[in-house]
Amino acid sequence: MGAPPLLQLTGVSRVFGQRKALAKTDLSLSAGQCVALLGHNGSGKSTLLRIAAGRDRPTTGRVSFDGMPMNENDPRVRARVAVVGDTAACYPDLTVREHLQLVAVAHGVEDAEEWIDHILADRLLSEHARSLPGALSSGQLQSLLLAAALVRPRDLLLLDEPEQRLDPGARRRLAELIAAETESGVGVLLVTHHGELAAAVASRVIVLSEGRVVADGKPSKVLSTGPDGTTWAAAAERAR
Ligand SMILES: Nc1ncnc2c1ncn2[C@@H]1O[C@H](COP(=O)(O)OP(=O)(O)OP(=O)(O)O)[C@@H](O)[C@H]1O
Repeated sequence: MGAPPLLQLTGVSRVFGQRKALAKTDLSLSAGQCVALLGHNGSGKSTLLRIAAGRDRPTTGRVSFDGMPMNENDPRVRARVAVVGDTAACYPDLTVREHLQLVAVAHGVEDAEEWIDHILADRLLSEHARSLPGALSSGQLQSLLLAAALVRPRDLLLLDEPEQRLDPGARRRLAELIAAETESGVGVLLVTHHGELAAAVASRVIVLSEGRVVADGKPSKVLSTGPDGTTWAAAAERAR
């Protein structure tokens, strides 16, 4: 038998009260693969990503990471799964460098200072290393969240709209970063509103509408303009 997929969701759904946020969905992600999730606001993308991260439990179905049940309380899972969520979680009284030191120490990173210098330079944060989060621009804060995911080891990277607040140059560097991650064997699940970013980095694109998968395939197919001139976004709107 071959190795299990890095991440596997089987029959996963999520209901909040009366609201069906996610209909039964299957998803499989291999090491070194990037899958992008697109869809309008409220279509269920973050719900799916939170379940994939083990941060929320599905109403039905199961999630496994490298053959083990996905559970963020399991240290074996936490050591290998990095998440950049949709809310900025920072300590107001720790500098940019101190945030990265904290994450590096928690994950047992050796020679952390040199590595932190590298990550700060890579995310264009070197001159803000001594700044507190309150003194950062929103784009710089987003770069800090990405840097915190990069400073630690990972086999799976879960990104919820990482392009938020980034300017075009920073978005280009984000695309390069995701490409470098997959090249080094990391599996990436990317929630995004940016079709161009998805086309640049993903080998598979899934479009959600009202919690249902309405398109699934290669970016060239899913993100191309339809025969009637519509784009994926218009098709997803129509499916509502
Ligand atoms: N904790 C919750 N309690 C109740 N309803 C929720 C909860 N989380 C999400 N929902 C609902 O589930 C649906 C899907 O939300 P979700 O955040 O997954 O959408 P999304 O596709 O990520 O949207 P966006 O692009 O705006 O981030 C929405 O209708 C939302 O209101």
